[in-house]
Amino acid sequence: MLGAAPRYDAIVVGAGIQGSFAAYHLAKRGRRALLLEQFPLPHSRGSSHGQSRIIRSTYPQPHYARAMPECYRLWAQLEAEAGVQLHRQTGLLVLGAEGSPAFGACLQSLAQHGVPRELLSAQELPRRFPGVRAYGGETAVFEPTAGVLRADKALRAVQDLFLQAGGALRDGEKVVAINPGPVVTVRTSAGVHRAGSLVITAGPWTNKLLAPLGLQLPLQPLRVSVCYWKEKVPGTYGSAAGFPCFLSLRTSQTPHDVYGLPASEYLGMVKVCYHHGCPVDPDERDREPEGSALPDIQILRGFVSRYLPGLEPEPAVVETCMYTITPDEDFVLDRHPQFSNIVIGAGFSGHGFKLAPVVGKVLCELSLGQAPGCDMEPFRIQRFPGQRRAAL
Ligand SMILES: Cc1cc2nc3c(=O)[nH]c(=O)nc-3n(C[C@H](O)[C@H](O)[C@H](O)COP(=O)(O)OP(=O)(O)OC[C@H]3O[C@@H](n4cnc5c(N)ncnc54)[C@H](O)[C@@H]3O)c2cc1C
Ligand SMILES: O=C(O)[C@@H]1CCCC=N1
Repeated sequence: MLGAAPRYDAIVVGAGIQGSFAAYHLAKRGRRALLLEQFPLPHSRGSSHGQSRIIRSTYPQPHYARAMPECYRLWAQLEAEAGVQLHRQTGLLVLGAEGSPAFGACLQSLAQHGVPRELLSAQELPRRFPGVRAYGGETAVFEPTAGVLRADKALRAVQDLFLQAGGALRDGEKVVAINPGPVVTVRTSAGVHRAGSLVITAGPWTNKLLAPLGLQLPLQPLRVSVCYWKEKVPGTYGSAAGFPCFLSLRTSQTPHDVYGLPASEYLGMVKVCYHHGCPVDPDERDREPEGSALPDIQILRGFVSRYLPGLEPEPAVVETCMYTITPDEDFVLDRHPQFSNIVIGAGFSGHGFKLAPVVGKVLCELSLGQAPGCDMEPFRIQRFPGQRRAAL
């Protein structure tokens, strides 16, 4: 088969939200694209499953805040094309210690990007949002345009629109080997495919695919607990009662952010999670982490009893998801340093869902040899000093 013409312009490995959006943008541009997924779809083994994700413009880092208007526009376009409502506006409440650099950076970013906002003192907070108490005397800013994305419906919609645009999707087909070159050859559990370019969006499995390509990135997969907490009085923490999404910035007692979404998945239960987890091998995700109690759940119990007094301080449901974090929590969106037709989208660090329409567009442009319109510096592989390379 040496020298056979490639059947595809691009192959995308991994049908999570990032790979699905990359494939969608390729197909929308008339490219022959193949999207490969190791598990039968839909699945709950990666990072993109579940019913809800927060969408917000409050971002201390300017490169994400700048991308949000286009993200909102592309999400609305996807909703219109699919004829499905994917976004529910609930607002987002950000809690932070007055004068803390992180909270100051959020306020500055909201002002700089002209995002509507409302400042609330610790005293005003429980009057405006009766379910929330600023236990540590925090101040708050409310971003009314933020909300919830219906994650599983969004993933399905983008995959359906990819297929409608002429794309090919093969699930239950794991990529087992990649042979780089002007034509990239991909061997899977079911066959061999060739394309002019390859996009790797394999979430926590990314380094497993990159090792034989001589590259290891500082990506740490984490197993994350997704906790749901029961309302003491039914209805008090639903969006109908005006309860918003919230983000409580890290403190000495909660060394990572805590965030929550109004009750929707389970009747009368609010999703409140810790923005961190335990290191994990994605193929061993279901093995219990070492140690008797999960420290994240202990931290959340304390947070819920102090800040959300209308919830039972014991999680009623605990599910599992995975993050893939980078040292600076910025994404990797770049070409392989040696093989310029292999593009990598990884390290979404637990905050990539809302940005997927723009991430997918950037990955599509890189794979077509085009220069994306945004500043790519924060996303480059070269920002990691002494990046380890495996022998080829
Ligand atoms: C609990 C939780 C809450 C979150 N909350 C938010 C939020 O509120 N807002 C927000 O914006 N973001 C949030 N995120 C982050 C967001 O969900 C992720 O950044 C995003 O889903 C990452 O998508 P992905 O496509 O990179 O990864 P994945 O969804 O993991 O997709 C990678 C895919 O590649 C496939 N794959 C891997 N190896 C192979 C192979 N060899 N062959 C074929 N297929 C392969 C995998 O099976 C998988 O389907 C949250 C994440 C979690 C876990
Ligand atoms: O990205 C988001 O909005 C959520 C909430 C904050 C922590 C990570 N994910």
